[in-house]
Amino acid sequence: MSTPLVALKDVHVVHKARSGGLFTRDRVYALTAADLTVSAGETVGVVGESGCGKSTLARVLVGLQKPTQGTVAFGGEDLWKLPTGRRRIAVGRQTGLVFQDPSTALNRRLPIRQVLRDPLDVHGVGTVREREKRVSELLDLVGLPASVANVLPSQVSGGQRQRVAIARALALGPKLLIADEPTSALDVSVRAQILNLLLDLKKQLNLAMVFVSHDISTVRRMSDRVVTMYLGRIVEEAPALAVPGGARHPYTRALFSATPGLLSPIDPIPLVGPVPSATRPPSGCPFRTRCWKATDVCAAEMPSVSTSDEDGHIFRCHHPVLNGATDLELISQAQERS
Ligand SMILES: Nc1ncnc2c1ncn2[C@@H]1O[C@H](COP(=O)(O)OP(=O)(O)OP(=O)(O)O)[C@@H](O)[C@H]1O
Repeated sequence: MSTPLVALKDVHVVHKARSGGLFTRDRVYALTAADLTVSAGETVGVVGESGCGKSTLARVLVGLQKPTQGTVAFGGEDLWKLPTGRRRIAVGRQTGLVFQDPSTALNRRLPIRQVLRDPLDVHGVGTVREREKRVSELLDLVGLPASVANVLPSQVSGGQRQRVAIARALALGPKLLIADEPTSALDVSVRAQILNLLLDLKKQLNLAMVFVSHDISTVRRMSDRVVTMYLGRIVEEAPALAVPGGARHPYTRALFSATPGLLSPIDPIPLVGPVPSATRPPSGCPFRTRCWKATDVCAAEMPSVSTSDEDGHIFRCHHPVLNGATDLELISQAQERS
């Protein structure tokens, strides 16, 4: 098997909590014991409710967030053991990051030509002439006319700005693109165009992609594998085609059951109660306080990793959902108790 582009092993990210702008004694468990690999050409989708650690995971994958514990390996090399300069070069050349809002991600005072040249200048790529040529190639790659090079990011539409942000992320020819909510700040009318562009680029450049979004049906459409996060933990990792019907973790089931527009909808499973605080995650399985299947063992210990028949399908649950089961009675009992 070839070495993955990036591999996380037992990665934890713990922040100091803040209140009214000041640090408190509490700790925020943003990411806990994350294991994940991303290989060449594959797209890994990340889903979960707000605050479950999706962006933290994305930031760890592009070396923007140092783990409190655990290792992040790029092509087998431990990223955080590299000297700062080499780490920046490794991250800059191997990964590209596309954020939610291109208006804030791009320097507004620079013409688009310079926005795209910036990473090439910083990394000292080629001659000035070659950099100019690369700028033209990048505009072409993302479907923008050459004339756009001379205007400011604020002078193009939101969809075009996101195309510029994607071009910038691809400037150094990375193998891995991290797209963190890449369409949520865009008009509905241009979202599909940006998603199609990402799919085309993935094919054309054999890019690996990590696609983070609240829009679960889009994640499923874009991805080969779907990672479900809950309270900082990866609770399930499944082939996209197995989700939602073959999902084994109750949380993945519940999350997808609330999603309109899926090809094979499943029975609705309401998520009861709020997500617990990331400063005081429940003992054992983090989802147990909202799970209709929870028993004493769920409070006592974090489930270890189980594998399903499906290739690469893993989950952490003491009472996984069986294929085809709906648990409707248990769900309605849990609702009555809450
Ligand atoms: N710098 C920080 N300091 C303190 N807490 C943080 C920091 N960054 C993130 N957090 C907390 O870590 C947890 C995970 O945050 P993260 O942004 O990764 O979640 P998310 O799933 O991306 O959320 P959303 O979907 O709303 O963007 C949250 O509880 C968040 O408040």
